[in-house]
Amino acid sequence: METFGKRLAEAMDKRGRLCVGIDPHAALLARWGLTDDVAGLERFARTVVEALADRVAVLKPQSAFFERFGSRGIQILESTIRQSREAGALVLLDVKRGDIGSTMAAYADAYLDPASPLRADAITVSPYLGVGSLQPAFDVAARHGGGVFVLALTSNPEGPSVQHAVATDKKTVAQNVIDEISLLNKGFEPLGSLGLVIGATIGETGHDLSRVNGPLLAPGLGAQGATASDLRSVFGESLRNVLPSYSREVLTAGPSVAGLRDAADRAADECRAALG
Ligand SMILES: O=C(O)c1cc(=O)[nH]c(=O)n1[C@@H]1O[C@H](COP(=O)(O)O)[C@@H](O)[C@H]1O
Repeated sequence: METFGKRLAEAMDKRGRLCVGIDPHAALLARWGLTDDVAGLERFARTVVEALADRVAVLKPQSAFFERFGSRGIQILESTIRQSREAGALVLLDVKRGDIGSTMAAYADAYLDPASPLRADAITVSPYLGVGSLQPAFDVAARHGGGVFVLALTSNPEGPSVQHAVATDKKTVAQNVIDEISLLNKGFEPLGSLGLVIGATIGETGHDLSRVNGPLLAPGLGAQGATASDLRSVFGESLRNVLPSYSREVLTAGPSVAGLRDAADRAADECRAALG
């Protein structure tokens, strides 16, 4: 079985380095002329999958926008994941889970076990119950060739109050998260299967990413104000592992399939130029 790190490296080589979020905000449904209900959600998600699943490396459905509609929304999430994977995209399910170890194992089974209807290729998780509490998710992911992206330095302005806090070992909380994940990714070729989430909005923070040996998801591009040219100052020498991620910037180009493809192509071109 191939690891997620290997599958992601291959997808980025073949399809280019781009992740597009599927975030069906109420405002976007309205902008697309869709109703704010399950039918609108389904049309939105189907359109994004039709436009992009056969060309971008990674699609990232944001679970909250599906959960908003209860069990019928979850059914649409299940089919969105399945159809995206069938069309060849890797699916990173953005659920930002994080709990004590035994509960974390159940979350991981829900999202990474091939027997689950919600099975994705990778998920986002929050490390603020301690990186060690996420170990069951890392184990489930490894067993099934899945990936886990751990929040480290998030794109929102509130993040630094926690993430830049200095721990008893004199390192920041974020640097401890980065170092623990670096250790777990050590030795994997071409890339470890544990990623970090580092917002493209954060500027130069002095955090050391040089030993991560895993993918660095960079949200915050477009709607939150960061541009592809900011990637260099945020990631420095670690640019080669960056996976840029856009949601609204691309999604506002819908509902036209051609419009979505053009917007994704534009984002990919800008990132290619910035990442080298
Ligand atoms: O994990 C994420 O994807 C994430 C982490 C982070 O630090 N910042 C962040 O914006 N995100 C997600 O990335 C998406 C950003 O959407 P746009 O601002 O529309 O591009 C949303 O789904 C956020 O939940």
